[in-house]
Amino acid sequence: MLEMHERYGNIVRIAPDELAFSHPDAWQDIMGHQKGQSEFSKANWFYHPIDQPSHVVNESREQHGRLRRQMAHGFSEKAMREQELMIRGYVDMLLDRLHEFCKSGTPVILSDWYNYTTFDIIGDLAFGEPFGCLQGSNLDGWIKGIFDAGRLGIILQALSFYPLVKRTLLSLAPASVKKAQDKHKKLTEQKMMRRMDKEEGRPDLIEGLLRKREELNLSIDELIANAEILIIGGSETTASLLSGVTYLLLTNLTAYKKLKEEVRTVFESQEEINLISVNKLPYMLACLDEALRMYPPIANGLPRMCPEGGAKVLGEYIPANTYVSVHQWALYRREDYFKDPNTYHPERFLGDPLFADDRREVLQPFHIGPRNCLGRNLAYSEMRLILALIIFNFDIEIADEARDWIKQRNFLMWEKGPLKVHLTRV
Ligand code: HEM
Repeated sequence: MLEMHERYGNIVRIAPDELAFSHPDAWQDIMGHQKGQSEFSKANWFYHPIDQPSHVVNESREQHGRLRRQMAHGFSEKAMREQELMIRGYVDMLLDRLHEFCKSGTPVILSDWYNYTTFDIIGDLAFGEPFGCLQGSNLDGWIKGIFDAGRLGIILQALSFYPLVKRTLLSLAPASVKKAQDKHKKLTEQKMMRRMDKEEGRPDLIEGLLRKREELNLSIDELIANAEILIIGGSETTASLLSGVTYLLLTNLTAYKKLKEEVRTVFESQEEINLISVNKLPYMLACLDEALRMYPPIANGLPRMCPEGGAKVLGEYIPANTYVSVHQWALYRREDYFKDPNTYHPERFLGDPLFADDRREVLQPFHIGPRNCLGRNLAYSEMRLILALIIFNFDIEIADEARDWIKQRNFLMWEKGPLKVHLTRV
């Protein structure tokens, strides 16, 4: 995508009815609140590859608005303050486990441990119980089921362009696939039932929906679909970014040294580090933003469809039903928008005159508009808390075999290899 935009410009036709846009204004034109014209809907082939219960990410506009309003309670400042103790408990467990590696001198696959932590946190927030990943040092079978379904979903998205092949392949799926799906469904229903049995008013992300379940006319399958999308959207993304920022720091030692100095000067003990006090770390925030630019967790374009009557994007008339998208990774690597785009420079977010011409508004890793990320604040808080505590507790060195870690394939999410590091207690 980067090569194509560099060669053909800000708008590239990537299929007969699909356009890719690469310009700061494309965000507003495609995803922003639209005045006097209908919104771009989410592309059906991508968001509904098979007939399954809908959730907040792929619901139609009206029901989406209702779900989002209810779910927003769980993402408020107040809710986050109430969630902090729980989140901190899992982060402390992560630190304990990493200290054990330090004692034994064994290298650590930090990318796995970030995943275990964000999965346990989101499990508690979406289903009222962790997955036990930190305890068991592995991904629980239920999560593996979700990943397998995700990979299958991507194949089904591609097959949407060949409906006959898709129908045939689906009808030929072996009985074992169906059996695994049924088992997964049963486990998920049991999880949801246990959550529904818990006390009313639990400050988590699903409570808002449970409270208005009847009014919203939500079946158990729809509740589950929403909880599952929270798990996928709220764990792999944050864990990817934490792995990405760690890799970028360990391969850019000047930035890593500055960050260590900041964290260890601002705080004298780890008890001082919390969701509020991490605001005192501007360099760390710049490190995270620069990692979001170089390694955006959602790297590819998520397609929208041009509304009835067509619409203007970047001043061009786009006919109705054209698929359009913004491909983040390619956008953020363009020299037109960022100086020295392939090098990690947190300073570009701190007013360094060297980067005065950067178009920082290009960076929208959480998207904008009515369907932007609901979990943005939670994601930043989690990432800042975890990174600050890791930097405070450990000196980290990248293992030789992980030096090329960032060269990865991407299937909606990054195919992360093991980020192996050596930890030393500070
Ligand atoms: C670095 C971490 C994250 C990134 C980069 C990210 C990015 C995004 C993006 C790009 C979207 C728009 C998807 C679309 O247009 O189809 C989105 C939606 C969403 N995200 Fe995140 N996300 C992150 C973390 C989280 C977390 C921690 C949660 C909390 C559980 C979360 C919950 C959601 C929800 C509920 C939506 C759907 C919002 C709606 O449609 O109204 N995200 N996210």
